[in-house]
Amino acid sequence: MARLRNRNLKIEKQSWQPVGIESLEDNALIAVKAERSSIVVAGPGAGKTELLAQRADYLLRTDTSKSPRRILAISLKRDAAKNLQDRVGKRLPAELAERFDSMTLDAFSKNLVDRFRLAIPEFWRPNDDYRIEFNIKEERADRMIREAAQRLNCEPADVAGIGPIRWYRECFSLRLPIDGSAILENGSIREQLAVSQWQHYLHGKYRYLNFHMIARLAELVLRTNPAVLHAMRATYSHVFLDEFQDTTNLHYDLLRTAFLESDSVLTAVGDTKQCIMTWAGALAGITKRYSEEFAADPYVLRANYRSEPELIHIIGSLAQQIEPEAILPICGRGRESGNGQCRVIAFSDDAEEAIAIALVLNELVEDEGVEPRDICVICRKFVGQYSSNLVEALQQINGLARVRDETKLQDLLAEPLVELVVDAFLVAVSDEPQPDSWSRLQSVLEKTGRSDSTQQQRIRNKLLSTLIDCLRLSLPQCEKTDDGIKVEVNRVIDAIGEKSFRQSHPQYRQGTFFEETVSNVVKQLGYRYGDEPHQFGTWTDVIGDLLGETSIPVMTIHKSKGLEYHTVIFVGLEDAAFNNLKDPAGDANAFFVAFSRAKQRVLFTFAKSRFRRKQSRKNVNLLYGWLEEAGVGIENASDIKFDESIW
Ligand SMILES: Nc1ncnc2c1ncn2[C@@H]1O[C@H](COP(=O)(O)OP(=O)(O)OP(=O)(O)O)[C@@H](O)[C@H]1O
Repeated sequence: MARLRNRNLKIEKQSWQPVGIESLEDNALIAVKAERSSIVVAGPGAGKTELLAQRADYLLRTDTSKSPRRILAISLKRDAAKNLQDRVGKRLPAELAERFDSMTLDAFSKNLVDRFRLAIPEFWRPNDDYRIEFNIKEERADRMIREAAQRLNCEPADVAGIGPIRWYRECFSLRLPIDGSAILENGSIREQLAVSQWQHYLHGKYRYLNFHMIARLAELVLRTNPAVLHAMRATYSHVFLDEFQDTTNLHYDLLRTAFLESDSVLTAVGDTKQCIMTWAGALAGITKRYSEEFAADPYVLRANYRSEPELIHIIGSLAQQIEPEAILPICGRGRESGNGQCRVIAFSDDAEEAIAIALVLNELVEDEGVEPRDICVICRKFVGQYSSNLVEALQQINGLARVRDETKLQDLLAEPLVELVVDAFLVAVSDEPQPDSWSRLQSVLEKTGRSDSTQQQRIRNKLLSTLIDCLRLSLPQCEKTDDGIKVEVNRVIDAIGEKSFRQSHPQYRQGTFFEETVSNVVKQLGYRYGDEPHQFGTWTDVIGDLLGETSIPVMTIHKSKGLEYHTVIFVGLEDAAFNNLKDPAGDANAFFVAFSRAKQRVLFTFAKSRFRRKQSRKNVNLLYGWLEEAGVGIENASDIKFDESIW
């Protein structure tokens, strides 16, 4: 049935047109239709992610990705993966969009490990109840290195004096040999320590795995199981690699084992100037290596569709500071000038700065009518501290604008389980129709169901309507406690079917992540629903607040990657935030990423005293110099009236 419907939807290659946009620049169009593997290199706002969405459209509509084969899109961040899935889902009919799998590299790896755990050689096989360790702190890594040394009866100094965090990372950089015991016997001390640490994680008391380990295990699964490798290659006719510049050594190993010398066609997109993962081992020269090994054709894009011409000019100038050979971008909308502005303002201290930013934010929201979600406050570190200063300042001026620390919620909101609950609640409580939420709910049911016959579809619609009717009655009477809210969340999960939902989402198949996500979303809803002054009485407001519709996000540069905003306010262009400028591939690129998120305006701030400490601009002077060369000088806050528009 699916095949028949797809055949009806098929169009000829020459009749295909870009969907949802007017046109693509020439090279982008060639890359969309390319028959061989390729690497698309382009600056910020060039439409790299958009190009992937268009390519998915082209490959599926023209049946170039022959049904039932699928497209795999790999991103590094959960929200980026979701964003791409949403773009494709919105444009293609469900029968075609269903053949597009957008996921993070971590999810791709975990899926392989969980499905084929028993095919992993025993020495490396994790238990099925392993837990995930997300971050590691310096002290804990230090303790681990000592314990590992103790297990091997040697001194921590024997690991040649590298810092604990670097040691921890190096433990997992090892490409796993099938038989690890040989290393334990004959490897160098460093290798023995690494394998001992692996064994401690796999078979020790805690049974933790981190995502470096999971990527290594996934690579081992594919390398040692020809049938699994063959099945995966047969499934995916095309593979997309987003933000390719941030690919690490161990991720590249996995991709190589998975697809090198297969018939899968790869499309990588990236911008070396936006590489901000060198600290996590992003591979230098990755683009060149990939181009050679996969015989990928290079395509360079020049347009910038995001920013106003004035900002594009600065972006071009900064790009050439980072890479002298960088090609200058041109405005994708064909304009020579517009309303772009960039300002750099120095304050005497962070209190004065917070009030000024609060006034600027308020002016934008209240007087100019910019949507809070279209503004972003970026800081390099300590998002909590920076946002608390701003919250206070916004309270003092008593305006409409509100900010919130986005770092905590961004990943949670990108979780399919949270999206499911929010969509169901939203459809149930909203006075307006919610077509996007409704169609996402339908596709969840479709994905979790076994057949797509018309009769099944009718049953699914009925089931969904029953759930929504139930929620309409129960949500307004829901007890204002976490327990009460949990009943409602479970109502949604039960209606969809917990087992099949978990099965169709690799991240929930194993371990306690599903339960943790349920408890997190309950907590977040509970925090918002109630009679306390910071809480809301209606579910529409609760959901709106959870989605952050009414507040301005504050986030790190890392979290801002791939996103775009009308105005970007970068707080603290100071040495304390940028201390690695000797590493041009690190902080300078981060600065470039932050700047290039803006469509219309960018404001950088400097506070001579922050958190009661004197701040300097010695290291960061390089960046001030770059801005000056691009025509942006530093202004003194005392010369500016912040109670009027500064733009
Ligand atoms: N061909 C096009 N025509 C019109 N608008 C486009 C086109 N391509 C992309 N855009 C728009 O330009 C903006 C930037 O696109 P996109 O996010 O895909 O760029 P990117 O290259 O991935 O950016 P970055 O690397 O900076 O994150 C988006 O708002 C997108 O909708």
